[in-house]
Amino acid sequence: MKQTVAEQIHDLQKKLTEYAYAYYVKDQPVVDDAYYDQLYQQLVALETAHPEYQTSDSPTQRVGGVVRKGFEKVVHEIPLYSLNDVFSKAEIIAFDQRVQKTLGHAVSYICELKIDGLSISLKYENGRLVRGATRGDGTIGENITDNSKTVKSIPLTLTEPIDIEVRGECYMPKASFIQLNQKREEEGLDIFANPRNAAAGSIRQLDSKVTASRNLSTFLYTLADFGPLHVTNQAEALTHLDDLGFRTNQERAVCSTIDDVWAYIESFHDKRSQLPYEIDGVVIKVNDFSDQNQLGFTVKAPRWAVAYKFPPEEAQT
Ligand SMILES: NC(=O)c1cnc(N)c2cc(Br)sc12
Repeated sequence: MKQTVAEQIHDLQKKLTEYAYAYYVKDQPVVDDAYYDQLYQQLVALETAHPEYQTSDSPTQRVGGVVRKGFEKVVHEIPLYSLNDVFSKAEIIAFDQRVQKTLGHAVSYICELKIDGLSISLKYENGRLVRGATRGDGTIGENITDNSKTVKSIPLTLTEPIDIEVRGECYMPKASFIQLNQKREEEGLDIFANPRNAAAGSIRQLDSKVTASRNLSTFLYTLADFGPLHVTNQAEALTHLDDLGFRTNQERAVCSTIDDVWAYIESFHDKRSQLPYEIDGVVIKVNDFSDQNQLGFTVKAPRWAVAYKFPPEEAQT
């Protein structure tokens, strides 16, 4: 039986959302670009002819159209923390000894790559993206909701209709950075010094069409407001982020000893230049959340995590 217009639109929205998830979140394209674009144009035509069926979470609603004079301020109810940096194995051992002394027992750590981008916070209500914000000073950030919607790896709708807030890094892949600077050089524009500056300049664009053109991506890594989720450790939290539809970094590893942590760090000293995104270190966190709560925070940073920093990579070619 012939589909109604509403059914056709819903079917296209569902297909395009699934295809975009596979491509931008899982890095596993299921259709080629030409077929995706063909369906996308069909959906734009149908939604334009029948706006009553256009929903705010349709894939067509990501494209920037807003040009702002500035960014509204956002207060982070749950402040974004910063990390204490360490630069040697000896400092990591000292960190582990402080942790064990405070807790009175040994712990497992989770190692995650430290992405060289711009920290963002994403707020969802009933599973819908309602706010995107920059870190700012950790307490006051900028409202970049329009620009966040143009970042294809940021889900407009989660797989569960829940209220949560998550944090992560918005970054520009190395290949996109090189392409962007080549284009800017041809146009006689200043080039960006590194992918981090390019990502920051792109997500903080007043014209969200420009943001949409910059091929930004994300890795989410913190459940700030867990909402209804019951999670006991960071490894589980990352699995929940995956299940909800977020893009997380798959290089993470749970390590039961500092020697395993150091082996992970050394392995990425070598692999770092092969990654399609820039990293500036490894974040080492106590994995268990009850241990994290017991360790708490200093004025600016958690006592349950440190950032091991790599030496700066050679200059951008
Ligand atoms: N995986 C993580 O926790 C992580 C990754 N990349 C980063 N730039 C940061 C910064 C903080 Br603060 S945490 C973190």
